[in-house]
Amino acid sequence: MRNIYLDTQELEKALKIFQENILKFFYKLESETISSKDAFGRVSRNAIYAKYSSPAYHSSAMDGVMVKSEMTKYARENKPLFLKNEDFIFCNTGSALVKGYDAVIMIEDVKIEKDGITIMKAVNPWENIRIQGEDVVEKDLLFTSFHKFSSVDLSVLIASGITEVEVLKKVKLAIIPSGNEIIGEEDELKIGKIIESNSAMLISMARENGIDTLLYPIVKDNKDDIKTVLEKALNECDFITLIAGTSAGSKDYAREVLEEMGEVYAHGLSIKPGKPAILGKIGETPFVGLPGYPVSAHIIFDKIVISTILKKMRVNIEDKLILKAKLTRPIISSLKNREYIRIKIGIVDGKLIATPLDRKAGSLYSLSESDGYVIIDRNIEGYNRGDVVNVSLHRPIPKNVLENRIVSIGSHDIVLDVINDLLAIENKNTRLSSSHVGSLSGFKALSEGDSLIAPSHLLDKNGTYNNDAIKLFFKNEKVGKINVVGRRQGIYVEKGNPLGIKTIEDLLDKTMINRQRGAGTRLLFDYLLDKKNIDKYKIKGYDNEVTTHLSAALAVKNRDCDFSIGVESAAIKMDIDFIYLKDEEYQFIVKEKNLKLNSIKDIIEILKSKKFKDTMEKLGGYNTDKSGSIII
Ligand SMILES: Nc1nc2c(c(=O)[nH]1)N[C@H]1C(S)=C(S)[C@@H](COP(=O)(O)OP(=O)(O)OC[C@H]3O[C@@H](n4cnc5c(N)ncnc54)[C@H](O)[C@@H]3O)O[C@H]1N2
Ligand code: MOO
Repeated sequence: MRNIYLDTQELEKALKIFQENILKFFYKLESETISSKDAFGRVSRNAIYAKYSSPAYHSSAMDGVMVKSEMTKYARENKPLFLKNEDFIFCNTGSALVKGYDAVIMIEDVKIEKDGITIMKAVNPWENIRIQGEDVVEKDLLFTSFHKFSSVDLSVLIASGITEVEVLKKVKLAIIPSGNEIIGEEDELKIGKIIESNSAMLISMARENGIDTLLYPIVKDNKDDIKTVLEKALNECDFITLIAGTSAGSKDYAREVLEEMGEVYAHGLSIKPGKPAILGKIGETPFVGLPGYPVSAHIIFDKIVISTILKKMRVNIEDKLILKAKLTRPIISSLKNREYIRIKIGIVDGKLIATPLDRKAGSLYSLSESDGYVIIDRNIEGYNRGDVVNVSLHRPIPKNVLENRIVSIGSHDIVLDVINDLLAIENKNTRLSSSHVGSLSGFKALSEGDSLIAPSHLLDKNGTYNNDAIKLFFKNEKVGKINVVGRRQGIYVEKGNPLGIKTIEDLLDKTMINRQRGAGTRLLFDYLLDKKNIDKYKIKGYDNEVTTHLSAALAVKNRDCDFSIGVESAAIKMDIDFIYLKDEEYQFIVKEKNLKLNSIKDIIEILKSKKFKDTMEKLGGYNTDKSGSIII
């Protein structure tokens, strides 16, 4: 039977109903006693009081001599005072103060003589002494009940004589992956199969929050099998999550099984990704059905599973840091759901900018690349380009990471990955953060202050590169060009070229996949077609687009089309054939004032290095003679 969706509910409302129905889970507070050394991240059950004072006795705070301060009171710069051997005691930092002595003179302020020492100034009582209990006094309250121990706290415990602590037992969380198509990472990947990858992410998210997990084997889409594993998990765990099978497919059984074994409190939340989540309980054990798509699973796990478990552990859920940044692209959102849009942050000309990434719930890599989310609430239609939005960060971004991140918007080439890898190998902080929109849109972004560099390869009327576009986009501002590589552009065809394509004319009755509008490769192709008076719209698939050379080459390899266009290196990488059309220059366009930035200098250094030239040569199809030279 297919699930018919319940009306979706707001996340906060559903979470509230869920939590009100699992009070037994919240109130069951089991504890255990562990060594203080192992208490990092654990939560105290009761208040903890110091057993010893720290320091436990008066002690010297410096290396020097212990004295009776009274005896030193007449010492002056111009009237040094001599102390006999029996009037002082040499001591080290931490030495216990000997009865009768009340101050320490630092060794560098003492002149050692034959039968004693000379001092040049008086010391006050208790000077350079750490007084007993200065840090902690015996019986002081060190930590309240339900305190989460930090690394420093462990030293406080141990220094105060507390060798063992009573802490809350960790919650044991069951993670059950499900789905007939799901295979283990060791299994062979065939069409129709998906590698089980969600649990690795969920287990470490749990671990980061002090939650223990038990991972169960992948269960098939079969009610009896699901019930069997749930029974097992009920005996072994405190909280159960089942991955996938939450939506409306004919094999989505999570809801049905939960209805038969326990209670459903919510099915369907008004958020995206994460909509089909299921909240309920079996017996007294909370149950959450996580949608199978990785980004959806991530959001529901974070917002519902972890937040509920932390509430039981009495740990405050830290609010995410918010950065205000300017949107580089518009975002349109449906009024039905609250949307979580992944964002990459950058700095251009001192301003924070937010670039929206792929929105699909299955795009796991874009989640890993993102710095945070822009949350678009229900009843907001979205935001315009240039709007300042709140980006809720997954984790704080170090300032130097942000400052050394070069926002690059423009044409794509494998060389961008090579540069990034070499920057990492050379231990530079600089990194390229690239969006691939094609050369023309790259120019637009650079001119509007959305990026620091624009990788581009636009052929000029007179055969040079990028100068016409510079004139068009930068009337009042000086820009420079950094030569990156020379490339060979051509036609991608299946290995062995079974259709016997040799020239542009041969393409007329073939099907293609094109590069996106504004991509230099596409403009070059248009130019070559024009020169031969070929009507581009006669080529089947001319309007089907991909955004990178590698995706174009992959489309040919997978036989999604007869041919595509792009640079030779991608054809070599994908092991398909390549028919040469034209050489071209791939350059980084940079505003002249930014050429002096350290991050840009790092890039130029990499481009000029032997390692870079060697790497590009190995890839094939590139010319690095001019790499790293600047044209202004
Ligand atoms: N007719 C409708 N179809 C769908 C709806 C809907 O409202 N009506 N909702 C969509 C939304 S939104 C989501 S999110 C997904 C959630 O689906 P399920 O929870 O039922 O999960 P599956 O369909 O089984 O899987 C989705 C996707 O994720 C992959 N997957 C599953 N488990 C794992 C894992 N452990 N590791 C990696 N990848 C996993 C799975 O193979 C699928 O590709 O439903 C939409 N459909
Ligand atoms: O709600 Mo689903 O999680 O958008 O893809």
